[in-house]
Amino acid sequence: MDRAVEAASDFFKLPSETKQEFASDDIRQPVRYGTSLTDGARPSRAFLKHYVHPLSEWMKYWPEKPPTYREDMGKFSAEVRRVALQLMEAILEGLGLGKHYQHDEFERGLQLLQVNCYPKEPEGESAIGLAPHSDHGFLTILLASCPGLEVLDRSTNTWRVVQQPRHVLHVHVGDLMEVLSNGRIKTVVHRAVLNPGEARISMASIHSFVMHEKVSVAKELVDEQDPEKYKESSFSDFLDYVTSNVDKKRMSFLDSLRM
Ligand SMILES: O=C(O)CCC(=O)C(=O)O
Ligand SMILES: [Fe+2]
Repeated sequence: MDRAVEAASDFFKLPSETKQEFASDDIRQPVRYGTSLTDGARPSRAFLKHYVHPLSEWMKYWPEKPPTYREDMGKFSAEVRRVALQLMEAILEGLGLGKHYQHDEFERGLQLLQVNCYPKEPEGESAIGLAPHSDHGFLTILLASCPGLEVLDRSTNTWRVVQQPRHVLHVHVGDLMEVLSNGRIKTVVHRAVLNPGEARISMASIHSFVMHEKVSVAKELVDEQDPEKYKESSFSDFLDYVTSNVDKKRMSFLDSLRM
């Protein structure tokens, strides 16, 4: 974990020209670097997003600088994937679907890594690093170098600060889990705030099915009292939605799937 955080941090310290080689507006690129402005004029976040699984297919596109990046991030990602698959089996079992439910689809599923670098919070300003959202996949496993994550408490509609002890991974449920479980497990709305004391690195590993594989409500969880609540969709449908001109502030991708 430490080596992965260090590799990420070293990447963001590279000269701007080196990082810009990965800049693209095309969200289907296998590796993408960018910065975002949330409310001020200064960027509140820099990110590097890339595909991870299978490593043999994607690692060749990853940054070669810092020289530790591929090896350290590759090891971290493979371990995180193992954790995600095990957790997924336990959740499927808990839903009464059996731990091998859609086993092959999960095994060959997509893993995306979103590496974020947030600046230190400017003095006297309170700033949002990453605006409220839910993640697309079934599960997100997140590692961060210091606090900054907040989750929305649905019962009170208030933000809760999430502690960040060293070497603790957070697990979020994403939109696809809500779909598959027919709404029994709800996606987690979260955001990142800037930390006044220090700059922050976070790495979110997102797990879903391959590009064109549809995720639908488990038929076992549908009956007369509990009709199917969501339409099926694939990761590709999600990318199409994100690049469409629908007003995404008013309707999230998950909202667009509700029946
Ligand atoms: O930086 C964080 O704590 C959250 C990151 C996140 O939500 C994401 O990358 O999707
Ligand atoms: Fe997220």
